[in-house]
Amino acid sequence: MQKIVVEGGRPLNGEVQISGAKNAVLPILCATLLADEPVEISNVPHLHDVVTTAKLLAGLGATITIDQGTIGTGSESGIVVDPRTVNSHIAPYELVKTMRASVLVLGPLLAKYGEAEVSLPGGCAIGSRPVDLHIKGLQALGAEIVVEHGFIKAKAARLKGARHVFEIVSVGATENVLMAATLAEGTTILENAAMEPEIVDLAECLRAMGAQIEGEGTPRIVVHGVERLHGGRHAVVADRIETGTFLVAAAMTGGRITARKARPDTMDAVLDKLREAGAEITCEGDRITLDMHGKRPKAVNLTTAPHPAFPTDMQAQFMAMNCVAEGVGVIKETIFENRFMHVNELVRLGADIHVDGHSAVVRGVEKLSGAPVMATDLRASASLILAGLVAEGETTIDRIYHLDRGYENIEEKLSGLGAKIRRIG
Ligand SMILES: CC(=O)N[C@H]1[C@@H](OP(=O)(O)OP(=O)(O)OC[C@H]2O[C@@H](n3ccc(=O)[nH]c3=O)[C@H](O)[C@@H]2O)O[C@H](CO)[C@@H](O)[C@@H]1O
Ligand SMILES: C=C(OP(=O)(O)O)C(=O)O
Repeated sequence: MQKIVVEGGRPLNGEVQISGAKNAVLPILCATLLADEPVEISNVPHLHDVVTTAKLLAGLGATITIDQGTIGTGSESGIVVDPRTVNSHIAPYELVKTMRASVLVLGPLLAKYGEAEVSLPGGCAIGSRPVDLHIKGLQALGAEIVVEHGFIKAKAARLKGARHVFEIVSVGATENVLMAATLAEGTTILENAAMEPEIVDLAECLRAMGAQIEGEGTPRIVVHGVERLHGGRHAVVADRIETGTFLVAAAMTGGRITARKARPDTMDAVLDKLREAGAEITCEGDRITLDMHGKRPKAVNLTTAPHPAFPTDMQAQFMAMNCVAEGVGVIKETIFENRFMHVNELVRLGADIHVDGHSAVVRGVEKLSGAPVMATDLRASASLILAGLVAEGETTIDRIYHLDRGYENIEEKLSGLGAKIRRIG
């Protein structure tokens, strides 16, 4: 099994190009199922989850063309999905269990073909992750849904627009119901919708395919259903979590980096916390420069919550920063019940962290010391790499397949910034 080895002690310096967002490209790929013609998606990151989604769509019969490196320059690539060949409406357990985003084919299949069978995604390391809100939202549009033998089985002659209030803010449920509503008869009003930039990006892609949507990025999304969606082109929004991960890496190492092709306007909460930690941050167009002027970061308190508040997907990385910061920081996780699995591994590197329910109290230490550690989930993996960048000696991170789900070429990108990091095995 592959591992990543990091040698700590070098401040990061230089420029890094940000990839398209994992959490935007996956729903967008699922949305292509709604169209009557090929849809071309560019700025697609090279990620394992993208490969899994392409396999899922191909398994449904869609024709997928992957166009690596020919759109634009650098690591960009494009995917063209031709949904005209779709001949199955079943998303099997084997694929859904490896990637929760697979559940996002439910809304599109149901709206376009009148039926869908999607395996229940089940729990995952960071928490239980139910899908009841997806089901309730689709039922509000008139779908008949039963859950049996581990599958969500949905049917509808044609979905009908309705007003639906989400009980709690859910990114995935908002995406599923938004996609389904584009082909429903009449108008759908979604209240208490998630406002994440990835939802805005999905809405922009749907609009490029002919959907009529207003209000994305606010808690009230209005969708006027149309008869059909045509083909279209869309470039995936920059990954704000990847951007944040590199900025935290620079802050922890006392470095100075510029993230290129980023979207600073999607990152207010993260940039504010980095400023609070003592970083000087300058945003110019799609470039974000962070300069620590060689200083040690100051510990920050934070609470994860739906956008525009602090994102749960940046919690582990900020925890790593607090481990070596000056002072004490309290981190509160409100989205997932079990998203502190990196704590024990950070403690193995010498961190001082005490977990009490949904809060972790992190006392900054002068230094961490390298050790073998194990990645438990995607952002936990990133936090261990960040800790390795400042730990004395070598940190070897096992189970990095989690990392490859969501970070494109992370070791090449960090090496380009001066880190000593390599993949072995
Ligand atoms: C609001 C939020 O920050 N969502 C995060 C969540 O999205 P993801 O779409 O995976 O999760 P949701 O936004 O749906 O979950 C938000 C909350 O709602 C609950 N829930 C969700 C669906 C459902 O049917 N029933 C239910 O009870 C979840 O358990 C959770 O406590 O994980 C992603 C991966 O880490 C992040 O990128 C998203 O930012
Ligand atoms: C946990 C994450 O992703 P997923 O919802 O695909 O598991 C993430 O992006 O941090």
